[in-house]
Amino acid sequence: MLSTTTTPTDRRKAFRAGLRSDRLQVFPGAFTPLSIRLIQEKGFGGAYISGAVMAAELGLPDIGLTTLTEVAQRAHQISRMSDLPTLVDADTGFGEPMNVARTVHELEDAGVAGLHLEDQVNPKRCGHLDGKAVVDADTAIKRIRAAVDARRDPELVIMARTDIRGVDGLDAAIDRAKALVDAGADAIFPEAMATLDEFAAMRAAVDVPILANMTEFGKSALFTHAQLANVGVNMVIHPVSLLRVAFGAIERALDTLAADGTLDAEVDSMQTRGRLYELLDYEAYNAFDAGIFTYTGR
Ligand SMILES: C[C@](O)(C(=O)O)[C@H](CC(=O)O)C(=O)O
Ligand SMILES: [Mg+2]
Repeated sequence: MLSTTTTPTDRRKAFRAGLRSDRLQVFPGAFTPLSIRLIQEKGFGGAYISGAVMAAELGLPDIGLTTLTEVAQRAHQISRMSDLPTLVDADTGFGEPMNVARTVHELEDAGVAGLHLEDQVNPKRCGHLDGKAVVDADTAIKRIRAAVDARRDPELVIMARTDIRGVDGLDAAIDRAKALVDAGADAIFPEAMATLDEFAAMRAAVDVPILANMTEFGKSALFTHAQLANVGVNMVIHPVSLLRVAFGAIERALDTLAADGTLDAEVDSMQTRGRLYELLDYEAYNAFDAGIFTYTGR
């Protein structure tokens, strides 16, 4: 009821424990605070908060137009609605190293368990598009050092994402990842890896957990959890998937409504009012104040 039953530090510890375990950590993208309730109920180990989704929800492309304030607020709204650890996309950190430090404080205050910072130049692109550019190693290292030094809760996970694979190839990605680990990154997000062998090579090269991004319509094939676990990947995100699923359904429903003049044909595929109320834990609010809960339908 109302919000999480845990503290941010508890969730950060749980995230670290999951990353250290030999089980693949599966984080679907929670595109709303309500969706993280469902992700928790379905037994996933955590949830991802995507920058691409944040931008898309605002009707914007994912090219660094969202602000730190918007991202921190959304990260807070989502992180506070479950007991799951959340990993938030902090893009390029919203500026120079001092801005990165401020970003870490804001996101820490928002209650996330971890955040990732990438080495793209601004304005950034979706990691699975062509035409990306990355900053030099020195600049990328400074971003991670600034983040690590700024962290007040030592349990907060600072993950370094490198986009260099799509620009200069796998060897460059491995060199960059090693440098980012030396700079203090707790984990590595190698973006747009092409094959399982590339994940295996990254796994062998660094001694911190690595993440696989299974975003649809991107550069990586959609490997299964078993395939990723087999090559030693520690964590997988499905960042935009739930938004894509929801908007696929929304578009079909709008077509039906326009054609039929009624949504009758869609009702069977809708979440029922009863199921929604279950997710909201309506009944707990009733126990708190018996005057509130009056709904008895399906
Ligand atoms: C992971 C990602 O950074 C995101 O913002 O969710 C995106 C996902 C996408 O655009 O498909 C990315 O891979 O750059
Ligand atoms: Mg992103």
